[in-house]
Amino acid sequence: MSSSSKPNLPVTNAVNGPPNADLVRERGAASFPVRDLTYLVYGGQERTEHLERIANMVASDPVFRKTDRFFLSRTEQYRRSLEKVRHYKELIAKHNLHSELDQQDLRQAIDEDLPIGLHVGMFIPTIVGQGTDEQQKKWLPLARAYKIIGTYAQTELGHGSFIRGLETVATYDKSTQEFVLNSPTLTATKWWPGALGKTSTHCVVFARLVISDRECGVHPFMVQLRSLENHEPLKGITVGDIGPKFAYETMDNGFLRFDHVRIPRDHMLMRFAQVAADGTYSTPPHSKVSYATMVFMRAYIIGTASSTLAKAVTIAVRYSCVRKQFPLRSGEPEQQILNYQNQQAALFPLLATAYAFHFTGNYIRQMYSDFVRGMRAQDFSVLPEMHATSAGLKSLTTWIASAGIETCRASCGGHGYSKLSGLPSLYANYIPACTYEGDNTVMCFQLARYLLKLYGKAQAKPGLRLPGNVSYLEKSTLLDERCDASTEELWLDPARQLHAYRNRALRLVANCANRLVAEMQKGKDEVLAVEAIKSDMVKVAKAHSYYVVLNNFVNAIEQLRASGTSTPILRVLKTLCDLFALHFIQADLGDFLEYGYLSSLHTEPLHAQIRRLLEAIRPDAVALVDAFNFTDHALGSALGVHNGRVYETLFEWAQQEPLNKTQVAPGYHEYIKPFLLAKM
Ligand SMILES: CCCCC/C=C\C/C=C\C/C=C\C/C=C\C/C=C\CC/C=C/C(=O)SCCNC(=O)CCNC(=O)[C@H](O)C(C)(C)COP(=O)(O)OP(=O)(O)OC[C@H]1O[C@@H](n2cnc3c(N)ncnc32)[C@H](O)[C@@H]1OP(=O)(O)O
Ligand SMILES: Cc1cc2nc3c(=O)[nH]c(=O)nc-3n(C[C@H](O)[C@H](O)[C@H](O)COP(=O)(O)OP(=O)(O)OC[C@H]3O[C@@H](n4cnc5c(N)ncnc54)[C@H](O)[C@@H]3O)c2cc1C
Repeated sequence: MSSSSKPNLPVTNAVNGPPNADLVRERGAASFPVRDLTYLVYGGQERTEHLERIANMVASDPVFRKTDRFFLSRTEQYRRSLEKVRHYKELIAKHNLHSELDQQDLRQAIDEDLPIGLHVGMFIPTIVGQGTDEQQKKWLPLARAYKIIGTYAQTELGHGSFIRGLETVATYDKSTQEFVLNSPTLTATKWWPGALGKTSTHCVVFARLVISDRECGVHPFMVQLRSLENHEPLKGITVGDIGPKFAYETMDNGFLRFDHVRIPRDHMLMRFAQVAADGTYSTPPHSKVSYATMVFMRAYIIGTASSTLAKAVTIAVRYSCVRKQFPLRSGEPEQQILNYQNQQAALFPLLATAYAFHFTGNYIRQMYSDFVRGMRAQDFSVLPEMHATSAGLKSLTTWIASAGIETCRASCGGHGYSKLSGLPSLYANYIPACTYEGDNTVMCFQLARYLLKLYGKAQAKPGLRLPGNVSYLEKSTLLDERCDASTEELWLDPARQLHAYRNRALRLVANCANRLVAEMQKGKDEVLAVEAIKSDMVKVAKAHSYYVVLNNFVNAIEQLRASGTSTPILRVLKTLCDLFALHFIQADLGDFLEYGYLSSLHTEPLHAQIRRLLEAIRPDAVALVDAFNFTDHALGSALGVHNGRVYETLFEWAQQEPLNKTQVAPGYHEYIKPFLLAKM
C-alpha cells in the first residue's frame, strides 16, 4: 500500500462491542425503576414510546448523521442542514407526521439548529399571534406547507435590546395604500435574524410606523424578500449572511436593507393595531402586545434549558463512571472518577438542576397557555406577570445551563476539550440563549421592575392580595424571621428551604426599594435612581426566579405524591430537589449570611447535608441520567455513548479527521522536509 494514501491505523469495529462493565453494574443497582422516571419526564408510556420511535428513526437515518460535522466547512454545514430540512419534509409526508407536535418531536430528534427554526418558532407564531383572520388565511397555509419560508427580523446593527430605538421605517402612502419600507441609516440594517441571510423568502419586519409624519411606534409587517421562482432578492432589497460566529454554523443569520420597498397596506399585521385605507391609525389594546412572539419564545427557551443541561450531564456522568484515575491506596484498583467527592459536587447539583428545570418548563408552558386563552378573549391582564416571570426564568435557566455545560466539559478533563466529546459544540451553540430573545441582564431589569412595583403597592396598601408566586412581597414581617434549620435533618424540610429563598428574595427587593428611595432623596430623579441600583436589580431578579424554580419543584413532587407515584421515584426526586435547594443556598451563601438570616449554626449542618445528598445520589447517578433517555445520536458524544465504550469510540471517530487521510502530513514537502533534511 502506498504510504501516503492510506492511514496506517487499525480499522476498528469496537464501538459496538460489549458494554462497559462499570456502567452495567451501576445500571443494575439503581434504587428506582428508570423506565418509570422516563415516563414521568416525557408524559407517560405512550408518549415516551412515540418519541423513541421518532428518535430511533432519526438516529438510524444517514441523512441526519452528525459524526462528520466537525470536518465540514461552514458552507458544507449550511448545505447539510438544508439537506436535513428537505429530508425532514419527506419524512413528514412519508410517516404522516402532520400534527405540530409530531413535527416538533421530529425536529427535536434531528437535534440541529436548522434554518427553518425561525420559520417554525417565530415567523408562523407571529402570523398566528399578530395577523388578522384574513391574513392568517392567506399566509398560514403557504407557510405551513413551506411554500414560503420566513423569519423574524427585528434586531438591527444599531439596536437589539431597545426596540423603541429601531430605525427601519414603514411610511404609509395613502395615495397608493402602501407602506414604503426604508433603512435610512447603516445602523438601521437588520442584523442577526436567523435564516435571513440565504434561506428565507419572506420575513416579518419590525419597523416604526409613520403616518403623515406622525410616529406610531414599532409594528410588524410581512415582506417578501426573494423571488419564489429563482430565490433572487427582490428589487430594493439587499440581503446576505452576517459572517462567521462563535458557532451556529448551520444557521444563516442575516442582514437586510430596504431601499424604499413598497408593500400593500394589508401586509401590516393588523390583529391589534390597524391602519385604515385613509391612514387612520387604531392603537392596540396593550402597548406591548406586538412583543408577544418574544414572550412565546422565552417560554420555549426555558423549557429547553432542562434538556440541554441534561445532555451535558448525561455525557459527564457516564464518562465519569467509565473513567478511572488513581487507586486510593497502592495495589488497589483505580477509582472511577465519579467516586470523587469533588466530581460529585460539580455534577450532581447540575443533574438536580436539569430535573428542577424540567418542572419549571411544565410550569411556564401552563402559564403560557392560560395567558393565550386570556388574550383570545381580549384579556391582557396576565401579560405583565407573564412577561416578567418568563423574562426572569429565561435569564436564570440559560445562565445556569450555559455555565453548567462548561462545568461538565471541564469535569471530563482533556477529553472534554475534544470536540468529539460533544460538549464544546453543545456549549457554543447554547450560550447565545443568554443573549437572543432578550439579553439576560436586560431581561432581569424587567422582572426586578415588576417586583419593585408590586412591593411598593403592597407597602402602600396593606392587605392587598398579590398573585401566587409574588405573594411573599405582601409579608414584610418575613424580613424579621430567621432560619431555624440548625440540624442536617431540618434542612430537608421543603418549607424551611422555601422560607430561605423567599426571605432572600424579599430582602433583596426591600433593599433595592430602600436604595431607590435613598437615591431619590439624594436628589436624583427616578430614572437616575434606577441606574444607581441596576446591579442589585439583577440579583433581585435571580433571587425571585430561584424561588419560582424551587417552588415548582416542591409543588410538582407534592402533586406526584398525591397522584400515587411510587415511593422509590418520589424518594429520588426529593433527594434531587433537596440538593437543588441546598446547593444554591451554599453557592450564594453571602446573600443569606449578610443580613443574619443564617449563621454558622446553620451553615455547618447545611454543608454536611449537602455531602450526604451527594452520597445518596451517587449509586443512582447513571440511572438518573439514563432516565433522560437520550439516543447516542442526540448526545453526539464519544464520551457519553450509552454502552460506555468511550475509548473505542473516541479512537474510531478520530480516524475521520481529514489530516489522517494521508500518512505524510500535508505541507510536509514545503515546510518540514527542508529543515529536517538541511545540512547541519
Ligand atoms: C410555551 C410553549 C412553547 C412551545 C414551543 C413550541 C414550538 C417552538 C417551535 C420551534 C422553536 C424552534 C426553534 C427555535 C430554537 C431556538 C431559538 C433559536 C434562535 C433564537 C432566535 C432569536 C430571536 C431573537 O432574538 S428575536 C429578537 C429578540 N429581541 C429582544 O428580545 C429584545 C429585548 N427587548 C425587549 O423585549 C424590550 O424592548 C424591553 C427591554 C423589554 C423594553 O421594552 P421597551 O419598549 O423599551 O419598554 P419599556 O419602556 O422599558 O417598558 C414599558 C412597559 O412595558 C413592559 N413590557 C416590555 N416588554 C413587554 C412585553 N414583552 N410584554 C409585556 N410588557 C412588556 C415593561 O415591563 C414596562 O412595564 P411598566 O411600565 O409596567 O414598568
Ligand atoms: C445567535 C443569535 C440569534 C439571533 N436571532 C435573532 C433573530 O432571529 N431575530 C432578531 O430580530 N434578532 C436576533 N438576534 C439578536 C438578539 O435578539 C439581540 O442580540 C439581543 O436581543 C441583545 O440585544 P443587543 O445585541 O442589542 O445587545 P445590547 O443591548 O447592545 O447589549 C450589550 C450589553 O449592554 C447591556 N445593556 C443593554 N441595555 C442596557 C441597559 N438599559 N442598562 C444596562 N445595561 C444594558 C447588556 O446587558 C449587554 O451586556 C440574535 C442574536 C444571536 C446572538
